[in-house]
Amino acid sequence: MRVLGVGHPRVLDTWRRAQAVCFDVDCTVCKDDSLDALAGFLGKSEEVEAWTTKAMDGSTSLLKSLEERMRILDPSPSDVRAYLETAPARERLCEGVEELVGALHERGVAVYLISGGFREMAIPVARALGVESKNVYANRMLFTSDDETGLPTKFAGFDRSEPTCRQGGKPQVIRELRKIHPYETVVMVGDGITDLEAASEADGADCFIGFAGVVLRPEVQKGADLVVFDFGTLTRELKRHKVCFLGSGAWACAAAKLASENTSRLDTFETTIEMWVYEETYEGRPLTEAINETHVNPKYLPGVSLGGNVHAEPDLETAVKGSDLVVFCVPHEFALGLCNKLEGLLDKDAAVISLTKGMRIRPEGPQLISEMLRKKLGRDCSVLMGANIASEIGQGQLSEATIGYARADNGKIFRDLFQTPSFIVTLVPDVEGAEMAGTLKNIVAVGAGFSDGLGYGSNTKAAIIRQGLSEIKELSTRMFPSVRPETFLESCGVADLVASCYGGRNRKVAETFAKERGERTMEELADDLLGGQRLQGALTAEEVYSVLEVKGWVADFPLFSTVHGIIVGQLPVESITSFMGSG
Ligand SMILES: NC(=O)C1=CN([C@@H]2O[C@H](COP(=O)(O)OP(=O)(O)OC[C@H]3O[C@@H](n4cnc5c(N)ncnc54)[C@H](O)[C@@H]3O)[C@@H](O)[C@H]2O)C=CC1
Ligand SMILES: O=C(CO)COP(=O)(O)O
Repeated sequence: MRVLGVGHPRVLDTWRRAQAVCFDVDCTVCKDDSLDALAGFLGKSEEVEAWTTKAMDGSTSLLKSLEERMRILDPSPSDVRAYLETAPARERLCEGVEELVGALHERGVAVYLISGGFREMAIPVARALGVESKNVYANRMLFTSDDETGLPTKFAGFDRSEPTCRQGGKPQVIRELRKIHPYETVVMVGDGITDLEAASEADGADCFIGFAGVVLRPEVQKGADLVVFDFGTLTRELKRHKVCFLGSGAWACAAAKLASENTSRLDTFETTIEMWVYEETYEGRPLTEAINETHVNPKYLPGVSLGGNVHAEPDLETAVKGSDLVVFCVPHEFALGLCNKLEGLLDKDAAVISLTKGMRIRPEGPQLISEMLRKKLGRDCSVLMGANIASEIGQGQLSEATIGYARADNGKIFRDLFQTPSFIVTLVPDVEGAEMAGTLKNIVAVGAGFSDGLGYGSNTKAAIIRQGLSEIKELSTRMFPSVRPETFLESCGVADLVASCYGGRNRKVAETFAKERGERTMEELADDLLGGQRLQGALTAEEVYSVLEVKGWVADFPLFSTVHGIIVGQLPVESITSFMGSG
């Protein structure tokens, strides 16, 4: 398979899947061309470099250039030895190549050096990189030897049977390698026209990455699938993201189950997920101990296996250490406290995603959880919202979700982390719209629960949902004029509203509240009915009402205001339908 298109994401995908990577040596792995450097050492630079350039830009054949350069150089064995002593291989390496080769070896990728230069110069380079000499393909110098001592004395040409001495040599080496090893994907990295050839012939490399950190050759740039100017770019692409979950409630566990399926399956992630757990005692022992032993959170999501690769950790610092993808999922009343504890702990490259539905109320005005995380932690923060009742997702039922992102690259990484065949994720460039919808629907779900508790039917609930959607959209737009109207048609909008008004904890607790006509508070009922899980809607109704009051908007949001009035006992439960006909 040849991947086309400069910088195409498929090239990087091929790169990540490579089972063997073949590097050119001169001006790729090394900052210089070894024969030019030897020429400099022997004072013959000008003549030799002219022939090097001709070969690299394709204006003469490789064989002819090599013959001419060696004729001019005419090196004795002691010349070669003396040169190698003055130019230790490690000092000739391009920046970042050792780290790259190390990262490839760590992934179990075979690394080869295929050079149009000579083994005498390439072997020390391979040694410096930890590449075995059997993985070096290069030309071989021939020397006449002293009749008496048998020691090499004088240069006598080179071994023309080595494929690398002529055009088409590099693809030939790769073809032979593929006959011996069943590599599915082979990538060639180099700076010259002979490297480019490696990927242009059948059974050669699957993809050619041009390295322009030393020289940028227009012909090579034109033909390359991708051109990079430093090796760090390629090393970063190999990096496996390390995931940490902050929170271990019902949704955190269901979402961790989705993520654990993906981190076990995809090369882009480290398999193990750290999950920070707010430690408590469950049936006489630490909850983390129970989770790590059974892979199930028996208190918050019983009966659902998170996957053996999720490790529960009570210490926050240990849990986040080294993670570059941080999933924030605690009930919103704990968000600020946790965020404060996180300051200074996150990896400098970490990206955060919040699954928390709720907001923070401060004297200077409300703040979304994503904004709080972004500001306090100084990291990009996406949100994942949607019609996602945890227990259903835990059972593997089909669901959709929405990721609102500020940085598209992070949005995509998080989609890869969560999306499964039964959990379909859509990306929207609208963090505020998605998060406001996810937060405010909890108030509407409480209203729907009141309606159910009063014994009202589907038409009444549909009216509550309609009014709820309208108020969600209006308040979101007033608070964040940049929100996109179409966001409310995604899973985070209308779908979450419907799911939460028919299922979910807010509806359930509110139903009992209405049946009992407010005999027990919502908080007391939540404690009785939810087994430690937290109710978000009542607190959010109070928080939103405080915003409406400050802004003088109470009359514009009759459903939100009425739900709050009922919760605090200022209004009878029956007033839940008072918005109807008021428009
Ligand atoms: N459960 C669900 O179906 C869904 C929940 N969400 C949202 O996810 C967020 C998290 O909810 P769940 O995972 O369902 O949690 P939960 O309500 O099931 O569990 C409560 C969690 O709070 C933790 N906790 C208790 N005291 C704490 C403290 N002082 N500091 C930090 N954590 C503490 C408990 O350990 C437990 O993990 C909420 O904002 C919720 O609205 C979103 C979609 C679905
Ligand atoms: O957010 C949810 C579903 O998307 C869960 O809602 P509840 O908190 O009402 O269970």
